[in-house]
Parts: sequence; C-alpha cells; structure tokens
Amino acid sequence: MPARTATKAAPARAASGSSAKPARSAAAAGDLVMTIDSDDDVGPGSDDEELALAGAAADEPDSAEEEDLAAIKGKKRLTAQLSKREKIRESVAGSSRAGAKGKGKADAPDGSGLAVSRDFEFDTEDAGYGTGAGWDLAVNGVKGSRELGAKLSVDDIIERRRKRLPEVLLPAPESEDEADAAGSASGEELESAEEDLEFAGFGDEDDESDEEGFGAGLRKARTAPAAEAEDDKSDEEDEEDEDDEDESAGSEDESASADSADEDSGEDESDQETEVQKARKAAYFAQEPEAAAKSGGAADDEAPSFAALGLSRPLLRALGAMGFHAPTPIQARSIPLSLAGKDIVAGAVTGSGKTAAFMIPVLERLAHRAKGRDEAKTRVVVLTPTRELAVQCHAVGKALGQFMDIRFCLAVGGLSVKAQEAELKLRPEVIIATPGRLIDHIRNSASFGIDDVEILIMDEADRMLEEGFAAELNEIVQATPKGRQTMLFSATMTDDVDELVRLSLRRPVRLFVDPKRTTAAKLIQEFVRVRGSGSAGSAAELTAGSSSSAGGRRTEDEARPALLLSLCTRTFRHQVIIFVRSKKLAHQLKIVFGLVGLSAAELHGDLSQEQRLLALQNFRDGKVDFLIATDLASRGLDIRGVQTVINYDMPAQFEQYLHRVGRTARAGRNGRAVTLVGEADRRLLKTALKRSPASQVKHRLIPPEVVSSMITQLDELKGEVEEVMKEEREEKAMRTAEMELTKGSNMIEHRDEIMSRPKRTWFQSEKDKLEAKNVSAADYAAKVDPKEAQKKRKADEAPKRGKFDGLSRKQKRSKMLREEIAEENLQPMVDASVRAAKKAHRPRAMGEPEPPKRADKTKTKKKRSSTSALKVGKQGGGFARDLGERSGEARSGGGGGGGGGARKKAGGGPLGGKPGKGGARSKGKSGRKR
Ligand SMILES: Nc1ncnc2c1ncn2[C@@H]1O[C@H](COP(=O)(O)OP(=O)(O)OP(=O)(O)O)[C@@H](O)[C@H]1O
Repeated sequence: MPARTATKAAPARAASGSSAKPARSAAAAGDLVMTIDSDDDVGPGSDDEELALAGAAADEPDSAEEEDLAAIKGKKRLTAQLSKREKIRESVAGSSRAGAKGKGKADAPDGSGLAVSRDFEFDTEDAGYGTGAGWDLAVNGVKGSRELGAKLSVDDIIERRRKRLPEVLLPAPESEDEADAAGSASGEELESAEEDLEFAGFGDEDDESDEEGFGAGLRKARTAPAAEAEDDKSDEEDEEDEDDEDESAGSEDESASADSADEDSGEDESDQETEVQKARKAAYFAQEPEAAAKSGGAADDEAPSFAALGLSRPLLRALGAMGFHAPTPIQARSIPLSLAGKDIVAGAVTGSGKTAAFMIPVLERLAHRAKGRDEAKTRVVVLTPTRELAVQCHAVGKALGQFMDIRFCLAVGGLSVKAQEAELKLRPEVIIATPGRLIDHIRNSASFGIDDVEILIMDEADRMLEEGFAAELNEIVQATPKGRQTMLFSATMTDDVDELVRLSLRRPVRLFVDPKRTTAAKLIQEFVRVRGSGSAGSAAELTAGSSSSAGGRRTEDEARPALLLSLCTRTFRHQVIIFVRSKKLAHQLKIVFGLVGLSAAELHGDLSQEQRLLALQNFRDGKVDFLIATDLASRGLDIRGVQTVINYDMPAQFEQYLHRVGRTARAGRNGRAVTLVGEADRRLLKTALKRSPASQVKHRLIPPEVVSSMITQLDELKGEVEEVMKEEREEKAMRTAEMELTKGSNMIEHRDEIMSRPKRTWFQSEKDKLEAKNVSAADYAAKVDPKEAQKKRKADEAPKRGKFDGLSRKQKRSKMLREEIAEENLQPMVDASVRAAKKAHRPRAMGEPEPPKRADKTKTKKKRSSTSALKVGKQGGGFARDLGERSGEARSGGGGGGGGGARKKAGGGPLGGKPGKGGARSKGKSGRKR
C-alpha cells in the first residue's frame, strides 16, 4: 500500500488533464498514478481511451519494457514541445479568465406569494447549510487530488483567441420595462391562439406576427401523432449521442416514460386507467394511514413541525442549523411512514424537499441502532442515477447528521476506488452510490457487502427503473436482504405496478403529494418561437461549413444560437442553466459564449468527473454566469439562486421538461423557464400549456433585428469555433502522448506491483453496455411510436434463440469447452499442451534412436500404478495429460492467471452462490464478463 501512495506524485501532470482519458489510463494501471479514475465509466470510449487502456496491465512485460525504454528516449523531444505549450499557457494565465469573475451571486427573490402547497411555505431565510448550500468536495480524494489548470484548457485557448478577435457587438441589456413587455403574452392569450388558429401559421417564415402563430395549429397536431412520433424518434437518436454515462448501460439522458397518447389528449394518467389497472393498484399498494395523511402527526389545529414528528434532539438541532423550520408536505407525510418501516413510493414536485424526506427518517432510525464493535455495518444504501446527485445527497445527509455519530460513504464512479474501499472497510452506516460503482465494490472490495442493509432508497426512482439500469438494479436488489425497507422518490414517480414489481416491495404506501406532472408553484414558463424556413434536424452545428441556409433563408437551428445569445445578453444574464440535447452542442456553445465574452461552464458526460464537479462548483459560487448542460444535470440538482432555466431545445419527453425547469423555482422561490420552441416541439408545448395555470405561462418576443444581427455575428465566429476545436484536438493528442510516456515509465518502475494486482471484474462489458443502451432506445421508441411498440412486442414474443440451439451434441460440447477456456483464461495452457502434444507425435528424424529415458519413465510409472490418468497418457493423450498436469499446477501453485481454474474447481461459478468474504477480491470473477 505505501508503495502505491508513493508513486502518485510522479504523474500528477497526466492527472491534471481536462479529459477523462488520463483517468481511465490510470485506472487501468490500477490507480497507481491517480486518485481519480473512472472505472465504472466503461461505456464505449473514444480511441485514446482504448489506447490508454490497452497499455498498462495487459501488455507483455518484456516487450513493453523495451518499447517504453525507446519511448523514454524520445522524451526530450516531447519535453520541448510541452515547454512550448507551457509558455502559451503562461501567456494567457495572466489575463482575466472568462470564468474567474468571482462576483457574488444574487439570491433568487424570496417573495411571500404562493407556497408549494396550500398549507406550506418554505422558510428560505437560512436554508443554506454547510458551505453556503455548496458541496463538500473533500470526499474520497477529490480535493487536492490534481493540479488544476496545469494543462492548456479550452478556456485558455478561447481566451487567447478572443483577444485577437475584433470585439463582438452584443445587444445591450434590456431595461426592466422592456423585459416585462417582451414576456407579456399570457397563457390565456396562448390558449386562445390555440383555439383560433390553424397550424399553417406556425413556423411559416412569411408569417410576420409571432403572436398569431404561436401555439397555433394544435388541433391539427392532434390528428398527426404519427408524424410527431417520427420527430421524437429523431430526437431520441440525437439524444443517444449523449449516452455515455457512467452509472449504467444507459445514458444519463432521460428516457422517462412518455405516454404519447396521454400527452396528445392532455389527460391525466389516472383518467386513462382501466378498471383492471385500478384494481391491481388497489391490491398492490397499502392505504396511507390517516394520521400520516394529516401532516405528520400534528394535531388538527397545529401546524406540522419536526418536533411533532418525534425526531431526536441532534437531528432537530441540525434541521435548525440548516434553516429547515417546518417539514414540507412530502416530508410531513413520508417521515412518519418511513419511521414506521413502511415501503414508500413517493412523488412530489421538483424542489419540494424529497431528499430530506428520506434522509431525516433514516438518520432518526440510525440514531437508535445497536452500537458496539460488532454492530458496525452498512445499514442504508441510497442509489441515485448520477454522480452529481449522489454528491449532493451525500452533502445533505452529512449536514443533517452533523450532530450524530453516523458515517457516510460516497461511492460513485469517477472518484478514487481506493479511497472508497478504505472507507467501506470501516462499514459506514450509510452509503450513497451510483449503481455501477456500488456493484464494483460489492464484487471487488474486500469484505464489503450489502447483506446487512436494512433500508434501500432510490432517488429519481423512475429513472432508475428504466431499462438502462435494469440489470444493475436487479443485482443490487438481490444482494440486499428480502426484509429490507424500500423507499422510492421522484418528481415524476410512476405508480405502474408492472414497473415496480421487480423491486419486491412489501405492500408499499403510495404518496403523491402534488398532482402528477406539474411544475413548481412559482415557476413562470416562457416560450420563444423559433422561426426557420426548414429544420436542419437537431444536430445543430456551430462550426464553419455547417450552414444550411439556402438563398438567405435560415433554418431553425441557425436561429437558435442567435436567440439564445440574445436572451443571455439582453435579459437573463446571471445564474442561468441552459439545457441542450447533446454533448457536442454543449461544448460548441461554451466556446461561442467564451468567444463573445460571456462566462460559461459546460456540464456533460464527455468531461472527467472532476471537471463535472468543478463546473458545478464554479456555477454555484457565481464564478460563471451560465451553465450549459445536457440532461445529465436535469434531475435532482439543487443549486441555490438559479433564476432562469433556458431550454435551447425542447426535450423529448414532458417528464424531462419538468425536471429541467425544476432546477429553478425551488423551495418556494421564484424562477423562470424559457424554452425555444420549434416546429417539432409543438406536442410538448401543448402539454406544457395544458398542465400549467394560464397565469404562469408567457410568450416572449425578441426583436427580429436583434436576432438577425446576432446571426450575422455568429456566422463570422464559426471559423473561430472550429479553430478552437482544432487546437483542443492537438492539445489532446499531446496529452495522450504524454500519458503514454508516463504509463511506460510507471510500467518499468512498478511492473511487479501492477502485474500482481488482480483484475477487477466488471458488471458489464462494453458489449453488454451497448446492448443495454440499445434496449433502452428501443424501449423509448416503443413508448412514443405505436409502430415501434408493435415491433418490440413482436420481438419480445418471438421465441428466443438459445446459443446452443441447432447444434449437435458434439458441437455443443465443443462450444461449451471453448467458452470455458475463454472464461478461465486457459488459452495459454491449452496452447502449450497442443504444442507439447504435437511435439510428442512429431515423426522422428530417420535413424534417430528412441530417447531411452522417456520410455523407462513410462515403464516405471506403469509398474507403480495403473491409474486411469496414465491410461490416458498411454493412449497417446498428450493433450489431456499436459492439460491435467498444468491445471494441477495452477490449482496448487495458485499464481496469477491460474487462479481461475482453482476457483472453478471449488465451485465458485457465476451462479455459485455468494462468495466468501475473505476471498472478496476474486468474488464472482469466474464467469463474469470483462
Ligand atoms: N423543510 C424545509 N424547509 C426549508 N427548506 C427546505 C426544507 N426541506 C428542503 N428544503 C430545501 O429545499 C430545496 C430542495 O430540496 P430537494 O433538493 O430535496 O428537492 P427535491 O424535491 O428532491 O427536488 P428534485 O425533484 O428536483 O430532486 C433544498 O435547497 C433544500 O435545502
């Protein structure tokens, strides 16, 4: 262990990169060089990731050594290049960075109007806790783990290029009156537009009146669901581009269940339930006890309070310190049930305090746990779909438990496995995890298991129930005891019995505090119409050569960036989250923002975990005004002070829209969501209009001259955006080379240690992940497109072809043997045996005498015993004999690759029951896909 720590300093430079790639390489080298890795980020990687992975543990030591020595000889050349790069970096380091403004952030207006529910008002006086509602990033080796900014970042490149550009003329900020006038048309007007106008006006460039056409044509839209499903399909394809995610085979994009029929009719799900479904739900869910329904144990005339919920003193103290003076409705209703050990399926609007709703009772129950040396065990697991959400949950848990002796562990991908392993060894009471990393620990961390877990919680549970997480979730659920308590929370929670049934809940209580699929009470939703002469599809490009304007006519996708910049320079200039549909677009927009002098951070799955957390932290701290994010950030994130959410494009599902806009107007505060609506977004616009009170919906107008001036300026910037991206690519190539060098020298210096480490087993191979992702996509398509649904049904119903179907017994046996050989890594032994057998049967050179020794030995053996093994040998079974001997060696010697054979003999196959704790390193290794 000490040796590992000692080696970390050397390659710190590689660790400081902005890409996830160095981290990956380090993980492959067994965390030798980094405290950050991305091990459960085993989704399809880019080429250089593969390159990095290919080297460390897998290389043949001898040849690798020679190659690496040769590589080191070339180091001088590289060093010269690097110092050149350093000079460039230094030249820009002095300049003010776009992101280093360090100004204070304005708090969202508190206001005292509508509360989240009739009887509840958030007390927002002092709701910040810990580091000003920020996160404690000093978890599991994040803080100080890397030299930040030691490489040339995209910000440096942008800054340098920006200095050389002629100044971009941005529109002047609006006055307040102008801003009010711009967002003037109310929901009533929109509704009447919907009644009066036919679709023909929408999206027609010749239609001069924005207001007339806006929201129109919805009647026609109702008659064309198939066309809309097509739109959604292409949206989803684009969305798949986003799929990279760490935690599961699926993406971090939402694929929340969209019921297109429901959306088309605008009716509530429950209205469409058949009698059978209603009866099933009645049988499946337990009734909520009346006392809980009546606001958490408070007497009829009393306002609900935390004290009335019977919480213990340290918890009440922490709640006070965090500024939580009264429970929110979901807290008041769920805490008593949760304390009583009930399974819960809960839904409440975004920002209504669901995290504390499940954390508070958990901590209260833990306060009464048995204590003592033998009682230290992991009793609670909280699962979240994204790492950022887990970090946030961890921070809330720690803040709530600040006066208690409860230990938390954050187990998420992208952060140090080693640090987490060390924490897990101490058996923390609460683990907050993403599914992929949790499974990794269950399989690979010595003496860690979740068989003592008493409470399993899933935040954003509807997301966790999607296909992409299915296999991981099943494994986790099965690893926990049957008698556990399970609680599911989400703003868009499903109560579909079919979806819930696989979690083996025990008569759960259904708590839906707000009407399903609603937005926060103080959220104003604005819609901006995007005009274009035709849609270029959703994969908008902001680089040169991507212009799709024909004869001066603009597409929607060309109009979008101009509209966005107009909004961000004139009206919404601080604390704005901008949601986009793809990682690429997020990155391009970040560059554009940088080039025009706006401070923006990007957040998506192409960044390393550290970059992701840093982007969030910079945004939280007000160091940047804009956070350009994919749906990675759409769920759960609680960033205080976010005043505006801009949807650069409409998400594919309404649920996703709800989560995105739910990043503002949280905890009873005001907030505004502005959505750019193109022709393809009509269906969701209609749903949003139908589900929101008219007073909360507005139509925003942006003067056409502002937009066209912005379009012209953006046209001029396209080449520059491309140049920035080119420089980035070069920088990346340089880093890859640098990383290879580091890897090589590490390989030489620490070869023995690296080679002796057991390989980690992966829950899913690349192929599995891809398959799961495809299933996820098919599942989504089936939900929005009846044709796809039919296709999927047929595929599901079709008899599945087994892998041995149609094979003769002999072929089957040989296939099984091949698989076994591959699985147990016996190929080298088999090859050796084949070589030996061939050698044994090679005809001797003419005249060469029989080797007397061998003949004698056989004779002696034969005399001594007539075992069946020798009989095999005698029958000329050199192959069998050789294999037998070598397997025997492996079994007794037990080194490295031979271990697989040993385990197999011991009965530790893939389904061979729970592995013993002592052998956790090799748990389930045989039979697992890698
Ligand atoms: N009882 C309370 N009093 C005052 N503020 C509270 C209370 N409970 C939670 N909050 C605050 O409300 C905000 C939203 O809480 P939280 O993030 O748990 O919402 P959520 O319902 O999980 O939202 P989402 O659906 O978006 O995940 C947080 O800033 C939290 O500090």
